[in-house]
Amino acid sequence: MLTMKPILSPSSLSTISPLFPKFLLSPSPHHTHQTLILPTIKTPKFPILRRPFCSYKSSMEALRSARSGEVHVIIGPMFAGKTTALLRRVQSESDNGRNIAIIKSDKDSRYGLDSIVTHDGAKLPCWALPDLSSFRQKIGKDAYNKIDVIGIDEAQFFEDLYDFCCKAADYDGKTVIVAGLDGDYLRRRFGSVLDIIPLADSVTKLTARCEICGKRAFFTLRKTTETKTELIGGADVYMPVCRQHYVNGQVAVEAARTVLESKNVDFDTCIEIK
Ligand SMILES: Nc1ncnc2c1ncn2[C@@H]1O[C@H](COP(=O)(O)OP(=O)(O)O)[C@@H](O)[C@H]1O
Ligand SMILES: Cc1cn([C@H]2C[C@H](O)[C@@H](COP(=O)(O)O)O2)c(=O)[nH]c1=O
Repeated sequence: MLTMKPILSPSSLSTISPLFPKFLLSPSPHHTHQTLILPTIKTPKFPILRRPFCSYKSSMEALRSARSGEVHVIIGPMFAGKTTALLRRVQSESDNGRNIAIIKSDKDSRYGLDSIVTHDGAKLPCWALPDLSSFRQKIGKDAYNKIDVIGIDEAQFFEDLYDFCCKAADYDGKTVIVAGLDGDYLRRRFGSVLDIIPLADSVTKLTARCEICGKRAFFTLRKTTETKTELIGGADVYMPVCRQHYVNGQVAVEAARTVLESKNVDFDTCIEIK
């Protein structure tokens, strides 16, 4: 189980000297108290230039190398452990003294909007946002500048994923760790997740266990006849499957849809797939 750092209440903020900010506050307006964050005295982001008359060019080079960011992408079907891997990596960065923030889409309110939660129940506080571009403004410029690592969960729901990762890593020197579905229930690209592969330092594709045969599962089967791409849900609506059981399952769902349509049944039906 993942552990969390101590909680800081909003009132304690005012006692912290602005010159030596000790913590970054995590954010959620849904928290009854402001939660988390992190360590204190940080290594300067900007290099200290020792030569008094350092040229503009070398200053810029030093500046760039001091703030080099990273993008790491974790993909796979549902239940593959993407959120678990994201939480572990972010927690480990936090343990190493780096300032972290986690963002998830506000579309997924299954476990509330103040935390990201794995299918096993491990969780960390997060910002739930409609888009990534609002993050900097929401958290404030000063707080944003102090963040070293940004975790993004449910990345398939963010249309501005590419621009955000590009800016955060290339220009702001952030380490961005992104977790999301590469494919939807029809195995088509989902949102902009695949678009950020060319930006990435690393890509990890995880697999789950096929719910039917126990083999490695690469795909997510939707068990209902609903056809819209975005449909929030868990094990009630989706199951991870291997290739063979994906194909079989799709045939079963299609057959059910045909029967329901022919009978003019207009409700969402969950298919029993064994
Ligand atoms: N069919 C399955 N295959 C693998 N893990 C499963 C399955 N069903 C439930 N789980 C649980 O889901 C956990 C992964 O949850 P999570 O990290 O939230 O996955 P993701 O973010 O990829 O949907 C696993 O550790 C496991 O305990
Ligand atoms: C396949 C698929 C999934 N979704 C939704 C269902 C869940 O709310 C999330 C995925 O969550 P997880 O952390 O990866 O378990 O995405 C969807 O809207 N459309 C789909 O095709």
